[in-house]
Amino acid sequence: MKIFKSYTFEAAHFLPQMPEGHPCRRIHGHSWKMELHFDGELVLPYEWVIDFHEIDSVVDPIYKILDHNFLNEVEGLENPTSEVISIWVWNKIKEQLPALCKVVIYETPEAGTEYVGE
Ligand SMILES: Nc1nc2c(c(=O)[nH]1)N=C([C@H](O)[C@H](O)COP(=O)(O)OP(=O)(O)OP(=O)(O)O)CN2
Ligand SMILES: [Zn+2]
Repeated sequence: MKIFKSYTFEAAHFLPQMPEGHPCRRIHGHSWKMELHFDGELVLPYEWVIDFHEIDSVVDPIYKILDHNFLNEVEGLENPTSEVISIWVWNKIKEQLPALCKVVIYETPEAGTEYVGE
């Protein structure tokens, strides 16, 4: 059984590897969407994979780092592409919630990444 939980956060970034004058080299912001997907058996007697509230309690400190922040100043996000952010989120969550099977980051409604741990 697969379940998911999604979160939105507002954050600014720029991509330091882009050449001078490139729009992504300038500081700009996005309304990011983060989806966390989990794969596991139904746990009895609850008949759920993981309590959504348990997911929230693990995500909360990570969300607080991301939301209304300047991502380039976060340790590990010095080059905050969607790809880097999805790996960063995975590494923060996987140990605490081993059923995590996919992190999806939407940088815009039309563009983003999926990371499945490799
Ligand atoms: N593979 C990636 N490509 C790009 C990333 C990224 O993280 N991974 N990031 C950017 C920029 O951050 C840019 O802000 C996002 O680009 P884009 O999706 O093009 O967003 P726009 O708001 O510029 O959308 P338009 O439809 O082009 O106006 C770039 N590439
Ligand atoms: Zn951007």
